[in-house]
Amino acid sequence: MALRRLAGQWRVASTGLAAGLAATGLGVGVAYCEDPRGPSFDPEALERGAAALREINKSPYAKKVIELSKQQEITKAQEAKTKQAEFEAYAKQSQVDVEKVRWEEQRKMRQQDAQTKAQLAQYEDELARKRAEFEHNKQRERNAELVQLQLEAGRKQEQEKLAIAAQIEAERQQTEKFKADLEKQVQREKALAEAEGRIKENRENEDVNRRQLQLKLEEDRKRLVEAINSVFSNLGQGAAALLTDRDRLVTSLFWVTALAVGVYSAREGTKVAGKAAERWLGTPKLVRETSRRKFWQRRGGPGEKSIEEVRRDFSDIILPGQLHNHVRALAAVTANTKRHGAPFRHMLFYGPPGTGKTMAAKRLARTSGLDYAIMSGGDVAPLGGGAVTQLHELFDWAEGSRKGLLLFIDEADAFLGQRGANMSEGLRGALNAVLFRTGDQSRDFAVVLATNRPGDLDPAVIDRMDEAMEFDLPGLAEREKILKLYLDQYIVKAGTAEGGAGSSTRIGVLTRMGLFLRGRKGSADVIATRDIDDALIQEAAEATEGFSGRELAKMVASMQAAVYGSRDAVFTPEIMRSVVQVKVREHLQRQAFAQGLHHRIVDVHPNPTQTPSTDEPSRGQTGSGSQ
Ligand SMILES: Nc1ncnc2c1ncn2[C@@H]1O[C@H](COP(=O)(O)OP(=O)(O)OP(=O)(O)O)[C@@H](O)[C@H]1O
Repeated sequence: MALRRLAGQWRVASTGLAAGLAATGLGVGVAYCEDPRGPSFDPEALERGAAALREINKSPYAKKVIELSKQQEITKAQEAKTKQAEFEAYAKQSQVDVEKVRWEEQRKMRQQDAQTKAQLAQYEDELARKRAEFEHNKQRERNAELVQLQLEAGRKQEQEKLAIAAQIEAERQQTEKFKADLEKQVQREKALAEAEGRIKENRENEDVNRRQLQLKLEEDRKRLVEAINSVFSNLGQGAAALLTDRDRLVTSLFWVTALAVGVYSAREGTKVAGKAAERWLGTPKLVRETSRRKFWQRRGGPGEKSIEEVRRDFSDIILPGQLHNHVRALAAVTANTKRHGAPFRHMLFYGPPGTGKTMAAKRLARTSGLDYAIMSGGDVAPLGGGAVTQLHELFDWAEGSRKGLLLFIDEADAFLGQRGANMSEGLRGALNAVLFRTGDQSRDFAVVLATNRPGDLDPAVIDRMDEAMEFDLPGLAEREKILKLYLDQYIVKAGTAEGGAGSSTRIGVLTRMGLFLRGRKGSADVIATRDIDDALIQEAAEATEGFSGRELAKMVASMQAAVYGSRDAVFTPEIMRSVVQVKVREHLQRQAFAQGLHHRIVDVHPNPTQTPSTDEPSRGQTGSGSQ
């Protein structure tokens, strides 16, 4: 009891002391009066505390009370610490929760962001697609307009061309008519003058002529009467003698019969001999072109050729180096073959059209001193069953050649294709005839087959070929050389007597001068050239990739025609470029047709006078047509 009271007093004392101290030292929280002028010191609490202390001091349990009180305070302090720890743990947990919530919020935000971005991208994509579609439609419209414009331009040019052609035709007809009228008038006047002269002459000699005519008629009459008289008297005497003499009658009958038989045999014999002669001396029907002359036209054979001559012979055939050397070497080999009486070698030339196969074969024959004959495989099929006879005639004729003959068979695949069930009897016979005649090595003829499709040939035919050479489309360097060759022939030498091979180097020299003017007074066909140089020729060669030698030759011939069609007949870079442009378009169109793409390539000619529609060279062309 006493302890409890002491404890109560201790509490009072400690509270009072604390309040008093607080009021004196820090003085705001515990002891303050409610004076509106501010906090003031309250001594009562301190006094109460002091009184309580005094009372405690007096008690015998004072120490214990203090100990107890200390214990209580420690316990409280520990409780407070525990609470603080709990509170801190709670605070940390709350912090973790807050972090969790914040992280969750951020995740949601990010998700939302991503979603928004995806929507935005989709929207932008949609917009881009719509924009592209819009632009595409616009472009299509523009293209359609362009095509329309080009079509109209093409139509206009066609009309202009037609109008010019019609005008030229009308002028030509007018000139022709004028010429014909003039000729008619001259003829009439000439005839009139002649008739008048004759009439005058007759009139003057009328008496003399009449007398001469009368005399002649009188003489003729007398001769006739005498002849009739003598024939009848002879016949009468002969008939009387025959009828009286039996032997003479029999002999006469014998001779008359012998005469009739003789006449008949002579007639038939001549026919047979003619046929035989034609067979040996004439040219077989299958031969389209030959250098072999009839026997009465033959002169001495060509002498041996020097290397320089052989090189010159081949200088206008532009082939890649290796092939060129091969063909030249073959020419030399063939020439030696004939000289030494060795068998000839048969050859196969294959490659795209217009790459110089025929040209090389002819040159090979010429250089090696052989005759040549050209036939086309396409001519065999229409002969049907007669093809075999014709082919045997051809080979007989070839064997009759004194110099040896190079038989060039163009389009060989047309009748020497692989044997199959659908091959006609005629073609099968023709193939067999060729196989039979070429089965053994020949000392009289060499066969050169040319084809664009070597794969179609019968294996037995290929087996008979000793050499096979591929003639490919010309590369850039070859195209440049071919262009120079034909520019030299068709432009530089146009209208002059010069021409032929061996001059291709000249254009190089001339064009390096940059400006070359060539002109002969009085010769309308001579062409002047301006600013045509190597760079321009190279440009044309680059633009004409895929062209064959034939296409290039024709292109240059078109340039010549364009120059002649122009007002001042000067060959300029503009004319050259415009013709190249047109020819490249035509080439592409041909290729498209070949591939079955029948689309129209709109052709816009910058100047109708510079874009000749014909492929053939016009007046003044100096190239050799047979090549
Ligand atoms: N390599 C070339 N060098 C010079 N000119 C060439 C060349 N190739 C072709 N040509 C020109 O093309 C023309 C036709 O050539 P050629 O008749 O020799 O061709 P091809 O290969 O026999 O053609 P195809 O297979 O159509 O019969 C020649 O006359 C010549 O003008």
